[in-house]
Amino acid sequence: MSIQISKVNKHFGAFQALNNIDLNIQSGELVALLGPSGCGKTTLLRIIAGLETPDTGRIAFHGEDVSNREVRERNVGFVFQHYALFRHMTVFNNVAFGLRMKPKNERPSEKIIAEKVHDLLNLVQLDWLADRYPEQLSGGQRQRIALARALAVEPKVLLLDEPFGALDAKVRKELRRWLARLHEEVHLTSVFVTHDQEEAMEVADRIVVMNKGVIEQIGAPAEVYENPASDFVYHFLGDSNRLYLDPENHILFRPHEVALTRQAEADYQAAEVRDIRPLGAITRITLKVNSQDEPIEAEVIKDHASLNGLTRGQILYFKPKAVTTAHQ
Ligand SMILES: Nc1ncnc2c1ncn2[C@@H]1O[C@H](COP(=O)(O)OP(=O)(O)OP(=O)(O)O)[C@@H](O)[C@H]1O
Repeated sequence: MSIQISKVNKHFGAFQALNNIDLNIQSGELVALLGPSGCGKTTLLRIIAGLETPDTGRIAFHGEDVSNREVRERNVGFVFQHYALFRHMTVFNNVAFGLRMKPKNERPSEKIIAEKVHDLLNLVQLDWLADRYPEQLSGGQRQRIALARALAVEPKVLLLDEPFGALDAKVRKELRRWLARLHEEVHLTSVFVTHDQEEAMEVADRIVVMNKGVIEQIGAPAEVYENPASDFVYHFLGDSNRLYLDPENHILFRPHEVALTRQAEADYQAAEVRDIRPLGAITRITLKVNSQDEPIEAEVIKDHASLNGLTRGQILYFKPKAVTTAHQ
């Protein structure tokens, strides 16, 4: 099921939350809506779902205008950050709920429901928890059950709003890899809201970068990372350094795009070492150049020659290896 969003505008009072949004999502694609808090991601997701009405513009599913259709009729599945499972129901009954609520003529038999629920629990790899209650599950397990519940009614579109937002960093990482694999298997058109660029890069087929109610760029993860359309996109997609050439002009480069040496060399600039942070396979060094207050961060492999015996206060020489010139 493809989704076409055309010229969507949305105000809340005088505030424009979405400004002329155009976006086409292909059938089976997993698209991330990425942007800072308040940029309009959730509003756009709610408009796709039918939970919110746009002021102007149109939403079509597979070419068919659904703008006037209610949530129920759109056949979308949801997983939200705090979308609580029913506490008084077992995991099995939570997943079965949507099927049992179907109108009588569409409702499968209890035998078919049981088969389906077990298939879904196997899909999210939690069949062994079928008889537990939500409070007996970890946060990550709950979100996987919420996903199984959303999938039970065979939605045509899956909408996820920061589904792993409340979980700790390690579980988040595991779950997003798991979600990417699940999507490979199921291939359901899915839209995923996140403010975490790493999450978007790792999970999505395409990323829609949003800022203040507009789309800044749409592209595959590597595309938006390598060819950012604006300074905003560049900064939002990863750590970045700004080095001023003069008060009006600066260049941008990422911490891993810095060459370091201990001896002065042509094209290298001197800087004082302010901090040395071992981060596993890489080490991050914070440098201070005389010409600006903003520090420069460099990331090199942990056994890089320039780090040998390095201490704070010493002088290092650096050179940006790949430079993205300022866009706007
Ligand atoms: N019902 C509402 N009434 C008034 N303002 C609203 C309403 N819903 C959202 N807004 C405003 O619209 C803007 C966009 O909100 P939205 O929830 O879409 O942002 P978001 O990008 O999802 O942010 P976050 O990552 O913080 O959830 C925000 O400034 C928000 O305060």
